[in-house]
Amino acid sequence: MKVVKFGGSSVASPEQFQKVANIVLADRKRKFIIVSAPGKRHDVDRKMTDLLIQLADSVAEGRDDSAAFASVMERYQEIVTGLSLEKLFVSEIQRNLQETIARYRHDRKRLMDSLKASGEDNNARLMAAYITTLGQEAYYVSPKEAGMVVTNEPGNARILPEAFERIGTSLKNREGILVIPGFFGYSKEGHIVTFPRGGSDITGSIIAAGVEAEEYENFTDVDSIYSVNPKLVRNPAEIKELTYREMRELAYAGFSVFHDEALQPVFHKKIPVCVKNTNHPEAPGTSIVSAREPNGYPVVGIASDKGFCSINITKYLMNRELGFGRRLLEILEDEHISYEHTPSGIDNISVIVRAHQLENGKEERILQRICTELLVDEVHVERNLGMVMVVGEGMAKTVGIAAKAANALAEAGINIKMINQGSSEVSMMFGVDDYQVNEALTALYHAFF
Ligand SMILES: Nc1ncnc2c1ncn2[C@@H]1O[C@H](COP(=O)(O)OP(=O)(O)O)[C@@H](O)[C@H]1O
Ligand SMILES: N[C@@H](CC(=O)OP(=O)(O)O)C(=O)O
Repeated sequence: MKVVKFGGSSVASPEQFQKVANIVLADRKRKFIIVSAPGKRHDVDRKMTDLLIQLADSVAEGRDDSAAFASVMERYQEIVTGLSLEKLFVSEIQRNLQETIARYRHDRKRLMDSLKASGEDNNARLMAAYITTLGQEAYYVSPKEAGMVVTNEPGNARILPEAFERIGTSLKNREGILVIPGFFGYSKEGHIVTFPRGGSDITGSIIAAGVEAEEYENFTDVDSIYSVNPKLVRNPAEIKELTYREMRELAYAGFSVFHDEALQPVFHKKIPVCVKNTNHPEAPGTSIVSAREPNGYPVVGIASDKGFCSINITKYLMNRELGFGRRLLEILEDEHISYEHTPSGIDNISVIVRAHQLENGKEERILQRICTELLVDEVHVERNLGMVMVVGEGMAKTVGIAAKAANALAEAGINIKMINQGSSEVSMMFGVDDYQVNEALTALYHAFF
């Protein structure tokens, strides 16, 4: 049996619902269906999740929420009317939203999570109802009933280990097509808790692992995963196959097409993933697998991301000071800062973090602590950094990858601010100024493809 996830763009309108139903009904193995909230119908549209966040903010801040509420309801109205579903659905959704608002008006985090989750929840109910109207047995299954138990961290849920067994027990032997909302689970205390943004991919992967699916199909709005983001480089090469490790690196570094946290559950159970296009389901898509045959190209993809900064620290004889690195990272841990990379020299070390983590006075406090607790010679924060990541299993066995990349960047007039390569040698990271990230990506793409 397959688990099939449809992203926001695949369930954005009545027409998209029809395509989804055709895809589901075309293969009897497609039994477990995960849906996102309605996404963008066109480039300047807004995602349901963003509308719901706006609604939650208006309520929490005591502002007039009627416009936000109306924008949310319009999207459901369009789907219900366009698919000729019972009008009752619209009034039920409206009543549920009003009840959620009334219940959590004074608890901003719960209000936010409950409203965000309602986007996927209502869409799953509508999808199950629509498939039923086509004469197929289909049921909505709530994440609670499915056994999705998660940590109690609003907006940042992580699955609990016992969930996998619970999911298997509650879903494996059920009849019909089961439609499950993505993006959220329930804490042990019974609260709705959402995953990070884009988290319906995570739900799909967890359900696939729980029911031990033969495949996890992830339907989106592109024919395949491309070797660079198609919004940044025109007509990039399609990737036919890539490994979990390669996908993890690329997703982390900016390939938003598949959530980087969604790989672990399927990787664990060695369930293959196939990314396909709802608007062009005949295209073969991209397979994500445990291992692949070398295809002559050491690099499979190049990803980029912006919004980093580097805490640069210098101290004479740092290399001789036992525990320096540990104490530095402990300061960051105390301040709830997670780090991305730590390139270092003999007397210096840099810690790369996402810049938003240093807001609200944290930067000053951390610099102060590093000075006074570690007695360093110098510490400063370098802002506006971007990262470009070159990824491929074949890189470890190929001579000259770094030279080729450095040469391409030099020819494009781009100054490399740092280089980092992990011991797995599946990726190489180049730190450049934010404003040169897209140029760097293009230069590297043309060097390797
Ligand atoms: N390397 C890549 N290959 C394909 N798509 C990519 C890549 N990097 C970024 N994307 C973007 O990911 C989008 C699909 O992901 P997402 O917007 O989350 O879709 P969905 O609505 O299905 O959840 C594509 O439209 C594309 O713009
Ligand atoms: N709707 C949620 C979760 C999600 O996965 O959406 P999408 O499939 O549209 O990326 C979000 O926008 O974050």
